[in-house]
Amino acid sequence: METIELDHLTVDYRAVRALDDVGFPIEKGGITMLAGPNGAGKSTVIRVLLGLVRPARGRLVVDGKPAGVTNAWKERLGYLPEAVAFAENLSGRQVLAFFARARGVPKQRIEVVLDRIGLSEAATRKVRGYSRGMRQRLGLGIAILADPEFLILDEPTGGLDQEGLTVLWDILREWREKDRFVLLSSHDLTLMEQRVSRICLLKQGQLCALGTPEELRFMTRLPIRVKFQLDAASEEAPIFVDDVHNWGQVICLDHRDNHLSVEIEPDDLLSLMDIRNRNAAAVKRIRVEEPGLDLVYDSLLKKAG
Ligand SMILES: Nc1ncnc2c1ncn2[C@@H]1O[C@H](COP(=O)(O)OP(=O)(O)OP(=O)(O)O)[C@@H](O)[C@H]1O
Repeated sequence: METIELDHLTVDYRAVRALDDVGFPIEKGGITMLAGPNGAGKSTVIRVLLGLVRPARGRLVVDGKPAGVTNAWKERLGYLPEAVAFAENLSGRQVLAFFARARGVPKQRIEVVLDRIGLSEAATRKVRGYSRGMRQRLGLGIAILADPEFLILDEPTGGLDQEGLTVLWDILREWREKDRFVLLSSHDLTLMEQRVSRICLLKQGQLCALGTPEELRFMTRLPIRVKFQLDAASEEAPIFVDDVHNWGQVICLDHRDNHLSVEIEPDDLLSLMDIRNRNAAAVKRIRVEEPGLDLVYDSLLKKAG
């Protein structure tokens, strides 16, 4: 598979329009994230890909051609549902063995996956005694069992502790490195910011933004914060502080001891650096803080109305 695209999807659940003309590509070798508030339509996108709901309009397009959700398509998928549930009286290994049989996966793969999800030692314990994080890891194990070309993860961070998150990040890295497809939905923007390559932001069934985290940040034009550590011994330090004070483009300024923190429009960064360059000896260190993805998300949703 070289390309996967969702083309103008409209999905209705009786009177409820869950998706309204939503289309976007799922990046090969990247991680596409579905974001948006409750009820935005994230799970519905996933349900279309799994063949659980049929769109009223629009289609799945694979390698440039309209494609049905056939058995051959489903065999290419690995899926982690939002709420994982297992037969409680089976062990972790037995659960994986059950799914391995169903998917025709060789037995040896079960041990590889148990190791990958960090459950080798707990493999003989009944799922009944598993913690929420262990269950989530087992769900991830089922998703990667058949080494799928396309991994679909609905809220994968749910219940994971730091060790579980490391398992998840390793899996995501592996899928990127193998140049495969990953689509995940998450409410955890701060956690996901460094991991996802493209974000598809939905609101009330409509696509309200699509792009890399950087592109989305650029769209919002939210202020950035620049922090200067001043050199107290430099005669230029008070001149630099005065120059910034008098500059007129500052949204917010905080000057305490040897620290000057300035909030500005992103476009004003170069002018601020010019002021700094005129007083180069005044500054020991500079840090630019961009708004987090959570703020970008709030801003884009507000703009969408
Ligand atoms: N089986 C259903 N019958 C009727 N309406 C439904 C059904 N499933 C979802 N909906 C509605 O469709 C819309 C989209 O729901 P969906 O579950 O796709 O949202 P979501 O973004 O995944 O939400 P969440 O973040 O809460 O999981 C919502 O208005 C929801 O109430």
